Amino acid sequence: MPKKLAAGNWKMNGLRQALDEVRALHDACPDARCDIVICPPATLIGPMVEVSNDMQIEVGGQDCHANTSGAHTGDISAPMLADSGASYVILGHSERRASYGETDAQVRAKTTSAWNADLTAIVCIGETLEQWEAGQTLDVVGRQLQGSTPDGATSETLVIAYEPVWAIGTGKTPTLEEIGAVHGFIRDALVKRFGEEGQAMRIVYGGSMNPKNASDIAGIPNVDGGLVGGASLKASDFCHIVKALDA
Ligand SMILES: O=C[C@H](O)COP(=O)(O)O
Repeated sequence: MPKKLAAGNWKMNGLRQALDEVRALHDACPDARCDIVICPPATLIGPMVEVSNDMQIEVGGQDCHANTSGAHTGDISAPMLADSGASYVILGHSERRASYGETDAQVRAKTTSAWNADLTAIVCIGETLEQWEAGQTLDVVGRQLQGSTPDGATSETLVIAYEPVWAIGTGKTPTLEEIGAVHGFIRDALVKRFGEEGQAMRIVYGGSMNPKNASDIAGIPNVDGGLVGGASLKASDFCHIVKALDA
């Protein structure tokens, strides 16, 4: 079974003072067995790497450009993330797909760039409320999975995050059975495409995961961790989730 992953996505939250939460997380969960990664805003990546240097906490970006450098004002490349000390990058988050029109092909190109910089890509897929209500979840997830991931993925280089868009930041989640069905579907697709590596690849759930529901979600087959937004901002909440994943 893959080692579980607790990934925190701080989104556009956090000034320098928020680094205290990283120290607090380490103090609260000093012996965590799962992998922990926090993806802060780009401004905090370097400082967070320094703070977490002697902790079992890795740092990730929230996006990268597909190119390594060039005239792309406001963007950050994968080598820049790696140069700042990041080891992961979230790609294709639904907020970027919605706000910037990111396509599967663009996410796939970014993933290749991330791999070239030795970053592990956390590629996000998930259906909208309309698609969920229309019963299109597996079609959408299958299409995004195929389109957003390059060939040659390994369990070291790729993490899939299943995030139903309608569950993000809303306090709503699919039922445990529904999550299990989608994760099982993703596992089958990964094994079909990547063989043994697909079996070892981590599939994490994201969307209103919190200290109350974390244990139940962590116990679902093929749920290998969480991509946590709001509940990753407070060390005490995130530590609860880490402990649920460790149990
Ligand atoms: O990347 C994280 C997800 O968008 C989940 O966010 P949330 O935990 O605030 O619902």
